[in-house]
Amino acid sequence: MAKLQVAIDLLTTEEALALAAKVAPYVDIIELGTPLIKNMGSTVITAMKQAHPDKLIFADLKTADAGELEADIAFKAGADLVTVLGAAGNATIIGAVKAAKAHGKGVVVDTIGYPDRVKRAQEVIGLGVEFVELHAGLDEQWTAGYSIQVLIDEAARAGVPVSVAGGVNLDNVTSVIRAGAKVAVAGAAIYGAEDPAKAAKALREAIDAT
Ligand SMILES: O=C([C@H](O)CO)[C@H](O)[C@H](O)COP(=O)(O)O
Repeated sequence: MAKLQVAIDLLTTEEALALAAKVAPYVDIIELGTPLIKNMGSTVITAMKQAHPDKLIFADLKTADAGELEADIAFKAGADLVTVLGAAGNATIIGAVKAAKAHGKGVVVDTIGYPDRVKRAQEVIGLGVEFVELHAGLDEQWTAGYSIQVLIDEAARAGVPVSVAGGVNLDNVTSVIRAGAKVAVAGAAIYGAEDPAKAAKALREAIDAT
């Protein structure tokens, strides 16, 4: 069964906990967005894991260097999964995987900004990562002509375990899952909704029905 990951791109621990409390019944993975972690530090990871010990806590570190060191900080704080940039060198990914193995946790490679996301996904999966995120970040989404269809097409041809992030919503989540994504990541579609719980529930039901 495919998983639903809520990406919390809010800026304070208080706001993040309030959102997570509303949507937790419908999601498998709670992602602490990069801006949130930069604003609050690793304390937000600890607070979220304490509040939701039954959920996978995903620290979107987007590590570019010092993979083992940065991953270790997040795992010690309570993260279950951390991200390393696909644009980073293999040594950085391997370092983060080493930390993950030491803690019994996992690494996700984020292909944001990488020219050929599928090629990089196929390269890094052999390094011991859990899955690869085919990701169009917020700036790419706000670029004229952007369509999530490019990620859906990439997921269909990746041939390795992937998640999709970059404007997932109720209109496209079925296509995302049908393309083979094992995780659908939804940020604005949930935290930007008038009723986040209702939005998360609808996404959950759409995934489960696919
Ligand atoms: O990872 C993200 C971005 O880089 C900012 O941290 C987003 O959480 C990710 O793109 C998912 O959010 P939506 O595109 O709003 O669904």
